[in-house]
Amino acid sequence: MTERPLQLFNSLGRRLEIFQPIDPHNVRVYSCGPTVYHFAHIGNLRAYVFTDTLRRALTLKGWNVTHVINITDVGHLTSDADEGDDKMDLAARRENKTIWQVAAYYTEAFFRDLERLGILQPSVWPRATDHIQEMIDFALALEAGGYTYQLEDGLYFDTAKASDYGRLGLLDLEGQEAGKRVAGPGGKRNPSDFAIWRRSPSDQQRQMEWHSPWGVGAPGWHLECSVMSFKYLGEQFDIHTGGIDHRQVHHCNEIAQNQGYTRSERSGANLWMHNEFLIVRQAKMSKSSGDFLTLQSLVDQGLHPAAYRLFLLTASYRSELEFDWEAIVGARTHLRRLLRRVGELRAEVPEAAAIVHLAGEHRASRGGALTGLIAALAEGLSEAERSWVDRLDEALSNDLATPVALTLLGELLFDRKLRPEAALRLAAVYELALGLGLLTYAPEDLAIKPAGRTVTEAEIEARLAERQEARKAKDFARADAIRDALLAEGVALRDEPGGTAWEWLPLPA
Ligand SMILES: Nc1ncnc2c1ncn2[C@@H]1O[C@H](COP(=O)(O)OP(=O)(O)OP(=O)(O)O)[C@@H](O)[C@H]1O
Ligand SMILES: [Zn+2]
Repeated sequence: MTERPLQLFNSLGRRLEIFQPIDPHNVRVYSCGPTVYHFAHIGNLRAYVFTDTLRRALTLKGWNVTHVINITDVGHLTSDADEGDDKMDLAARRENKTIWQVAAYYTEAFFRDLERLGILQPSVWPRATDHIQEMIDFALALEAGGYTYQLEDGLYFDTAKASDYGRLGLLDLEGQEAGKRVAGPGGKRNPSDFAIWRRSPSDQQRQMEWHSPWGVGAPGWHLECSVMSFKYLGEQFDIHTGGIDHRQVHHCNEIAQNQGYTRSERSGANLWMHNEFLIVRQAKMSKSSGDFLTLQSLVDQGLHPAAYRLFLLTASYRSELEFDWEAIVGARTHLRRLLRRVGELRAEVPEAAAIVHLAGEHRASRGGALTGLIAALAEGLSEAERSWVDRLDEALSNDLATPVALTLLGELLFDRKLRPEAALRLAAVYELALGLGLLTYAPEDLAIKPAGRTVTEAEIEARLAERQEARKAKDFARADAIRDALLAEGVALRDEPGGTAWEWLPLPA
């Protein structure tokens, strides 16, 4: 959009840095993907709204982006630190299916969630199980470099061999740092050592296992991300993303492997970026705990995915965000207001159809720079009108400040001094950054009837008419009683100038 530098927060060093891609024309981004043993919860989805925002910002700033999100269908144990069972194995037992069926089912469900959230397709979706041979080759290279040792149950990475192990996580590796070796569980040389290959127990056959120089077994989880990121993006790429939990273990381990493989100090990615957690009642939302909300459970409560996306964008990706039904209903009201205004503009502006059509072209760009599209959308805007594009750029360039971008969008849409055509063109540019569906949805699309409600719309309308009668007759007690009864059934009334509007409210158990 402009020459303004893009500042991003690098977890490696914990500071804002001016982003400069290795290849000036193409930014390479790897995002740790979902472990497909269950539906993604809305906390997991925060991680992908964040990577989508990053990718949109990069393309708006004029770069092409190659974005890789992997699918973890093997190797992720119930504890990130290599203990417990494979999450996929457990799920197959829970659901009485094969691991392959579980993986296929939840991968599809994940794709559907991303689509509903307006998250753009990455360039590649590699699956861990399609890269077993490459993982074995990578592990052989680590072994040849002297970074590994074998135990009864598999091949381990010796973290004492990586010169700065744990720097990303600011880990305090007492004992190891002092040069003393502290044995880890199961005979590990150091507590932070991790499995590269887990040998199957001799008396068990696993559903997913492969032959390797270290016996029949399965790769460790950390190995897959090193292998797939290098394969698709090269041995030094630009940005690696994941949730904040990955900063302590998974990404430290990836870095150690990358350094071992390349026999260098390079971590593999120039920037390591992490989104903070979505929390519920002060705890991280967690799939493993079994008690979590999915995108579908929000829809079942009548909340549109775009309202959830807007809720996420009201916070910086680096702030912890507390899930709250009221806040999401608030986000829906916010989005409805924006959609109404965009609807008015579309009705007013003769060129609206052409502008909307043009804005839709970004979908075909597959990660290509959006410079040309922004120029086309901003065609005919005065300098003052264009300044709104510059303000968006300023917000995004400041470590993806989506809350600021949202505020600006609200201001410009309701700025009565702006020509309607200019406002619509600018809304289309903001949509490229925010992905809220501003030009796709109508306000009515946000009115989703929650699952399991028996009251019909006709009944609600009848009760509204009754309430209207009561008010005319100055029977306010009766009018209030009707309103309260509706509220108890999850129907909220809003008295507006043209009459009374109503909306579904969530009624979570
Ligand atoms: N509560 C959360 N808020 C934001 N991001 C999260 C949250 N929980 C997990 N993530 C991120 O979601 C992404 C996908 O994670 P993954 O599918 O591996 O989940 P998981 O670790 O198996 O699930 P969980 O930790 O919930 O049991 C990762 O980048 C992870 O860091
Ligand atoms: Zn990963």
